Amino acid sequence: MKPSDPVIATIVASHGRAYIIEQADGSRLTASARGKKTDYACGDRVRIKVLNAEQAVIEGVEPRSTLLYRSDQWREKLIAANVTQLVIVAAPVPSFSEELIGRCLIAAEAGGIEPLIVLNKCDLLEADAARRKMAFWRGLGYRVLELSAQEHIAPLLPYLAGQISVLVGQSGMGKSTITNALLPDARARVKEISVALDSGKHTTTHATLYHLDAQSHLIDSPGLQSFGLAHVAAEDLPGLMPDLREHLGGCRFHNCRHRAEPGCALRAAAETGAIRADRMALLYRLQDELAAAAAY
Ligand SMILES: Nc1nc2c(ncn2[C@@H]2O[C@H](COP(=O)(O)OP(=O)(O)OP(=O)(O)O)[C@@H](O)[C@H]2O)c(=O)[nH]1
Ligand SMILES: [Zn+2]
Repeated sequence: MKPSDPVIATIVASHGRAYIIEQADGSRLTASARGKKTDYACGDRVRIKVLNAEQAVIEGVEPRSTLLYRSDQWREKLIAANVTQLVIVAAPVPSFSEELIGRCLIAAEAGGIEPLIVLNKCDLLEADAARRKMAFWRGLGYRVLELSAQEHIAPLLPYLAGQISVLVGQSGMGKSTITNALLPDARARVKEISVALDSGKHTTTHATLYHLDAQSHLIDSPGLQSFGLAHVAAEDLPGLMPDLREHLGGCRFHNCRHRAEPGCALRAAAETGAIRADRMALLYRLQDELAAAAAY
């Protein structure tokens, strides 16, 4: 290989415009993006030019198999690339939002990422009510794993094997507990990375990739509750919701938005209870959000 040939490395930490990359031999370098281009994400495979023993420049990104976005009100930021699995963490206490689970599942379906729902804190007495709620998602064909991360993390391990997983969930569901159980020295490593990237204080925009073993990886992003859907087309939404998908094709108009149109098969199904009211409400809310974002 000529010294000028590009080397491929993986982004294992991203923090604004600063990155830590890992080369095939496991060695790590800090890297910055050439020019103003900053749209790289943790998990990206990038072409780099090594500058010296500590630093490299990112020249470009290899094709991604998947891409997750973080969204604030109108903007989306890349958060993780090439993940194969989205682990949605819920718990009986504090109560979880079914809408958030619904949104995460749509994003996973849209991104071609396998979702896994983890109901954590199953040791609690309140777990029965949460279990009953989870029956709905199971009925739609999604995998639901009951866990008590504080007591026993082992049941989660086979689900992570061979995957690049990213954890999402509301505050207090137990994401940190899960991460710490899987990676006892994760906190120390985050600190190390912050020092290397000279970030000083922690911010909400960084993500870190950890190796569980040679084939299994976990991307952790503090504060990741949900992520962007703005790249999804509104007309694709019902096809990303299994309970709505089932009725597609039955509407009178091929471009039915399933709102006020006559002969809408989805609304008919909602009236008989075959589609839950909150699921139609989620469809409408997402349609409205996408329209508002497009108009912005
Ligand atoms: N009973 C029980 N409590 C748990 C379990 N896992 C986590 N907890 C508790 O739930 C609380 C929240 O856990 P965290 O791991 O901090 O939750 P988090 O999702 O990382 O929350 P944020 O840091 O706010 O995003 C803590 O008090 C944990 O001790 C569990 O399996 N069983
Ligand atoms: Zn319709």
